[in-house]
This record gives sequence, C-alpha cells and structure tokens, in this order.
Amino acid sequence: MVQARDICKAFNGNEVLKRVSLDIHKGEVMAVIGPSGSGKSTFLRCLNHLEVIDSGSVVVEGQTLVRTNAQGQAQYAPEAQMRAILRRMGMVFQGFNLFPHLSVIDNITEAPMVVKGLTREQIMPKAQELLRKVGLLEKADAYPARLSGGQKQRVAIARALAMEPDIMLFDEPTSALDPELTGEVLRTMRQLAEEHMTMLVVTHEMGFAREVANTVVFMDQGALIEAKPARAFFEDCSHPRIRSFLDNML
Ligand SMILES: Nc1ncnc2c1ncn2[C@@H]1O[C@H](COP(=O)(O)OP(=O)(O)OP(=O)(O)O)[C@@H](O)[C@H]1O
Repeated sequence: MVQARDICKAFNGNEVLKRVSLDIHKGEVMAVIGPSGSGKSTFLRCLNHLEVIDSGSVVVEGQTLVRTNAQGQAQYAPEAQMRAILRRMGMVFQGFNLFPHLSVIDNITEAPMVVKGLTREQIMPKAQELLRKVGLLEKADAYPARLSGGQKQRVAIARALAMEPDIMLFDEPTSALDPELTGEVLRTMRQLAEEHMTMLVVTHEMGFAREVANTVVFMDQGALIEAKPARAFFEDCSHPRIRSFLDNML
C-alpha cells in the first residue's frame, strides 16, 4: 500500500538517508527502531512530504507522490494530486501539535471542515465517536492547555483519524510524555492495531515493537539494516549492531 524506494535525503551535504526502501502493507503495524540520529524520523517525514527527498520514490495506494526523473532528481506529483495522496496519511507528532486556541472537539473537526468541506453538524457524530474511542469525550470542550500530555496525544490521534486516513504515521508518539502517561497512549495505539489500522511507528518503546508491531525495522546511520516479523526480529536476531542496540534498550 505504501512503497518507498531508494529514498535519499541529505541536509547540507550530510547524508541522512541512504537509499532506504520499504513496503508497508494494508493492516500492517510496523515499528521503526534504531539508535538516535539514525534517520528514523526523517524517513517518516519523507513519506508524507514534511521533508523533500533528493531522490527515490514514494507510491501510496498505487498513486505516485514522488519519483526520480531522468535527471536523477525527485519530482513530486502536481499540487492537487499530491494533496489527495497526502490526505491518505494521518500523522501524529512527538509534540502533539494541537491548535492551542481551539477546544478539543474543534481540533478534531477543523481539518474535515476546512479540507473536506464538511459542515460542523456533518462531522460532529464522527468527532464524538473518536473522542469516545480515545476515552476523552468528557474533555470535548476543554482547551489543550488544560490536558495532560497523554490526553493531548490521544486527542492528536483522534484528530488524525477524523480525516479517515489509510495509514497512520507516528513519530515517537510517547517520547515527550512522563513515563506514567505513556501507557494510555500505547493502549490507544494497541486498540487501533487490533482494528487493523495500517501503522508506521517510529519508537523507542521496545515493548510496543515486541508486543504490538507485526514487523520491526531497524535503521542505523541512514540505512535500513533489517526488516523482519516482530517475533523473529527479537528472538533470532544475530546482527551484531542490532544485538548491541537491543542489549542496551531491553
Ligand atoms: N532539518 C534538519 N536539518 C539538519 N539536519 C537534520 C534535520 N533533521 C534531521 N537532521 C539530522 O538528521 C539525522 C537524523 O535525524 P533523525 O531525527 O531522523 O534521527 P532519528 O533516528 O529519528 O533520531 P532520534 O531517535 O534521536 O529521534 C541527525 O543527524 C539529525 O541531526
């Protein structure tokens, strides 16, 4: 469903992604792990155009977001086509990125109203259902500043889901949270996984990678070193670089 091929990305001559290729299939929950600075977040951000790639291709549900042209340069789809493709991907950030001046419910209804042209009345039942799903219906009228980090992140997940994406991209969704608040966010993500949402999750949470992900991807120094079913990844891993990373993490 999402095919990334030979993604290259440099910042000021610093090659951060070196021909990274990955397929994410419908219903798959993929955890991307690896040392700090290995390029995990950059890769995720390249998938949905938060970073502009230097070369490579990204195809979402058969639609080409970006490809490499004959001159070897990345060429993005025309604006309207690109927007339609990007709408298929929901994104959850480490820092939540909620609109501080909007209530919880308005954070959720904003994009469907602005982007899809729905009325508030049309989107409201769905928004309330999503808030119920993440356990925050009673906070509908609260403002983000009054929420805990875990609650903010659950609102951010509901907000992304309101656009009915085909795939959810999570960029270290629990890294900014106090340890006692990570569980509630991981539970929401586990619930999504059980509902077969396609998910790509950059994470330092080995418990999530081990217990919830179907596939674990290991990145190091801008390269994809391994992509394996989660159980095999943790049980049979013999790659010395991965072994030493896991020994430090677990
Ligand atoms: N906008 C940017 N400008 C310059 N360098 C950047 C930028 N974004 C990322 N980098 C660099 O790219 C490299 C990879 O960063 P990235 O955040 O993708 O790593 P990561 O594996 O997600 O790390 P972490 O686990 O610490 O979040 C790092 O060396 C980082 O400093």
